[in-house]
This record gives sequence, structure tokens and C-alpha cells, in this order.
Amino acid sequence: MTDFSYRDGELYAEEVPLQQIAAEHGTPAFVYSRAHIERQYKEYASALADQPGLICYAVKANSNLAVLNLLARLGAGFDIVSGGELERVLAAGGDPSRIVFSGVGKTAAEMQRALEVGVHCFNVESAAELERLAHVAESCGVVAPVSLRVNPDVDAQTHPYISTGLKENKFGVAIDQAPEVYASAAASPHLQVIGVDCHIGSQLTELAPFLDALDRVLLLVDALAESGINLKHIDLGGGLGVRYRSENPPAIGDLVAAVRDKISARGLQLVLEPGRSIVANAGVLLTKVEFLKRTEAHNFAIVDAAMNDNLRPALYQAWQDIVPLVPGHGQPELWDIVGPVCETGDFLGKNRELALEQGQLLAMLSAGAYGFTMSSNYNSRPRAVEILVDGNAVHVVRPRESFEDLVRGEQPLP
Ligand SMILES: Cc1ncc(COP(=O)(O)O)c(C=O)c1O
Ligand SMILES: N[C@@H](CCCC[NH3+])C(=O)O
Repeated sequence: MTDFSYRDGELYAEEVPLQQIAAEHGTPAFVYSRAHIERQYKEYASALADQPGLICYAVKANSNLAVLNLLARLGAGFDIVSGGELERVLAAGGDPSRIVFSGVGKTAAEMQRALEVGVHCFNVESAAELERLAHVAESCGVVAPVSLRVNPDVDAQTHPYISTGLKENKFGVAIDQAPEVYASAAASPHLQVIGVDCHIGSQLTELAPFLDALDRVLLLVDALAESGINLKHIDLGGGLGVRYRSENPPAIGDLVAAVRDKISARGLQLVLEPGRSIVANAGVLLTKVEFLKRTEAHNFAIVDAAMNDNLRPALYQAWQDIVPLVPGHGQPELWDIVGPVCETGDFLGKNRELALEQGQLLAMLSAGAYGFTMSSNYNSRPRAVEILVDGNAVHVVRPRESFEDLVRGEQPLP
């Protein structure tokens, strides 16, 4: 994580010591590096420089308006999965004509709004959704641009909860049923078929599953062309993994080069939907040790961040590094780093070798993706502040929720 580095024994975000941010803004706090987000996006942009297509950042990874605005200014498109994400992209200045709308359960109201603002296309995930979209388009008097998300039945070799391209997953139309669904889309006067989409999972650390899925989708593209349905683009989804611990995911450039090689002869535009690989290592979660508690079985460090701030360890047994902002003085021991939430599953890390003391500040690394966006108010805990560092500048891009925020708008019975 080059944008978060130790200098003189202290952890910095770009040019700012994280201790200073914790002192001024409190903990828990998500801190993002602008430079990191820009660099990752530009790596995709330069890999795709001579290739017509779109980089549609997956908003679910980190939907902070400042992050979206930064990406919009760099020319990004967006992959959204809800009406809420659509409004966030619009509020951040994103270009609707660069939005792809994914998700298995789009409501009629969400479809209508997306048609009103003119999204690039709907990634349709079932025959029933296609039918609904045709009705909504007809009632709005417009033609809806459609790309079918197909499920290629490929094992992405990732955690089962974030694998999406197997036939037992709920996502997409089974690839062998796709020709039939395409035929009905092509026959509708309210739909315009423009592409094909597939997304096989997240945190992929090998090229093979991407290319395997691509091969299967290209067979479909060719079969459709033979039946007179000519597609303009192929959307390969997101999913490129990052290093949390010792993973070695393919470089962005290598992934794009391998894909381009396979699609170049067909003159297709390439759409990608990266999320994690742009923002994961652009963020850390700062937290403070509230108490140390030694029991017969474990040493617990109870910190002020919890599963409501970062659900990934509880949900996927995900491992993210936890480091001190300034190294502790004592002997390192093994600690379970746990939060204040009343759940045994509320942990940020287990068996971490650290020299800890009460009041010490820690950073959970690689927390820029699926951190704040999966956070909740469970146990009526206010959500953390989000901060973006840009060189020397520190911007609070979403204030910490207050206890008052947590009760606003709710009414006791009259
Ligand atoms: C349809 C779709 N596109 C893109 C992404 C982004 O994935 P990642 O953050 O792994 O790049 C996801 C999440 O897995 C997704 O479901
Ligand atoms: N939320 C997941 C990724 C899921 C991607 C959404 N399809 C994670 O934190 O790793």
C-alpha cells in the first residue's frame, strides 16, 4: 500500500500522519487516498486506451460521493445495482450515458428512472426482468438498451459467497438459455439489444476463470451473429482481486491485454466493471483500543470499530491486516481484535501478533472497498466518518453520524 507508509515510525496517508487525523476527527474513521484511486483508475484507462469501450466503476465497492466525483472527473462510467446508486452517481456528476444497470431485482420504478436519465444499458438478468423492462419502456414511450447478463457456469475459485458465475448462483441467464431470451428481446419493439455481460465473482486472483468465461461468452456472441443478432459490446464485469495478505492477482494491464487478444477480431467494444481493484487498497479503517482483556482462552483487544463498520471478517472470514499507527512498546502477543457489538462473530482479526496497550490507535488496511458501503447501524452504532486525503489536504467527505442522527425521523406510537 504505497499511499499508506511508515515514516519515522509513524503511519501516513499520503503526506498526513494518521495519528493527526485520528486526533482531529476521532475513531472509527475510514481514510481514503485520492492518489491511490486515481492511479488504479488510470491503470485501467491506459490499458484500454486504444480499445473502444467503457470502464464502469462498480459503485457498491465505495459509493462515497467524493470518490464517485473523482472517478467521474477522470472519465469513468459506473456500474449500478439500485435506484439509490443511480442517484448517488447523478449527485456526484456522473454521466448517465456511461452507466450500466446490473442486479437481479430491478423494480419498475428503478427502471423508469434509469430510462428517464438515459443510462447506457440495462444488464438484464432474467426473462421475467426483460418482460418488465419492455413494459416500462413502452409506457415511457422509449426503447430500452439491453445487454443480457449470462451465467457461464465457471468456477471463479473465490469465496463461495462472492462467486456469482456458477449455475447454482442466482445471477444471470444460464448461457444455454440465452439465445432464446435474446431472440425475444430482439423481437420487442421496446428493446434494443446492444451487448452481452457476465460477472463471475469477486476477489479473483487468477486469469484463467476470466478467460474461461470469456471463451464461453464468445461462443454465444458468434452463435447470435449467425442468427442475425449482432452485439456492439461485451461486458466482462469486475472481479479482479487485490492483495490483502499474500495474494498475487494478475496486473490490470495483463488482464486487459489477455481479454483484448481474444475479442479484437470481432470488433466488439469492451466494458469492464471494476470495484475492489480501484478502491480496496485506497482505504484504511482507523480504530482505537478501548480495553485489553486477558482470559484463560484468549487475549482480547476490544476496539471502537466493529462488524457494523467492516462486515467482511464476520461475513467471509476475510483477513485484512491490522497495524499500529505507532508501534507499541511492550512484547508482542497474540490478540483477537474484537468490537463492542454483542455478537461472538464481531471480530476484525484473530490471533494477530501485536504489542498493544489501552488507547492505542490501529489501522485496518485494505478497507476502501466493501467497508463503509456494507456498514450498518447495528447495535445503534453511528456510522464512521469518511475522510479523503489528497497530498497534505484532509477532506471530511462524510461526517460521522451522531446519536441524534440515529433517532431522527422515527416516531413513538401516538
Ligand atoms: C455485477 C457486478 N459488477 C461488478 C462488481 C465489482 O466487483 P469487484 O469489486 O470484485 O471488482 C460486482 C461485485 O462483485 C458485481 O456484482
Ligand atoms: N462484498 C464483497 C464482494 C461482493 C461483491 C459484490 N458482488 C466483499 O467484501 O468482498
